[in-house]
Amino acid sequence: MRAQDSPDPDLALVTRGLAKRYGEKVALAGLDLEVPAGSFYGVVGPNGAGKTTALSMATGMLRPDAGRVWLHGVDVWADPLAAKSRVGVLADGVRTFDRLTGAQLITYAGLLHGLDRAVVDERTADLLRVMDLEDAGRKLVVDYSAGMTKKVTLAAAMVHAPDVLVLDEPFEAVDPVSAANIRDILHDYVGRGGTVIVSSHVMDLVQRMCTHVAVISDGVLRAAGTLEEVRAGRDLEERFVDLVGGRHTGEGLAWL
Ligand SMILES: Nc1ncnc2c1ncn2[C@@H]1O[C@H](COP(=O)(O)OP(=O)(O)OP(=O)(O)O)[C@@H](O)[C@H]1O
Repeated sequence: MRAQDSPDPDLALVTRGLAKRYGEKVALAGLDLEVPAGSFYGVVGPNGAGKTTALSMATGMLRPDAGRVWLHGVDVWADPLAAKSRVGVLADGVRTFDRLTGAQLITYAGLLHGLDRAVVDERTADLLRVMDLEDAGRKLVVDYSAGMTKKVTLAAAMVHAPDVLVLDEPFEAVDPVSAANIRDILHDYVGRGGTVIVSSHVMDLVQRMCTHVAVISDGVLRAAGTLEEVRAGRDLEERFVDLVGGRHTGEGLAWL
């Protein structure tokens, strides 16, 4: 491997020229991103911008048409097993094994990662407790609410103590108390050196939570850097609208 092929392993995630099209539709047009280790990195963009596509390719779940991805210096598509042991993924809208109980789902994820049964049992109990799912742990996931499902799949993504957590819309459908608890857990995790990459539509949340932000629209990276760099002295929501456009100033629904 040439020197320039191997990015700094201190960078949690590096993508170079990551591209994907679905038929005629260019979902991502060559994404170059660098996520420093220990950052809380927000990926924002309008509906259909390419966020889920980018995060799926970055975590080895969707094969790129072009480009490369490294997680802590490990080439995700050349060495998927090594890469996947270092990352925990909360995918958006992907079906889970919902005929398991919450406890079984987390246990199953831990065992798949090759952890010891005793370690998995201890971590499962801890995760159910911090996610407020202790009682629900004995119920089938198919009977969970949307927010409970989000929490249990987040727990399953964390059980192997990965270096990087990639979370697509982790707070969607989650109640405010649970969301605050999850934010605390993620902040502690970042404080201990972990990296969180999170996609969200909620600018206020991103502004309060993240150290870094990338703005994507129409499959193109519009801005990336520290929160302060991207905000450029403005409110993130205003900057976002400036960068991606799309506000309708003409007539609305006069008939309504
Ligand atoms: N499997 C697919 N087949 C065809 N087109 C797809 C597929 N997945 C995504 N797309 C298209 O690719 C583009 C990017 O979609 P993507 O889901 O990555 O956006 P997103 O930024 O995550 O959107 P949202 O915020 O609404 O979740 C969209 O135009 C979408 O319609």
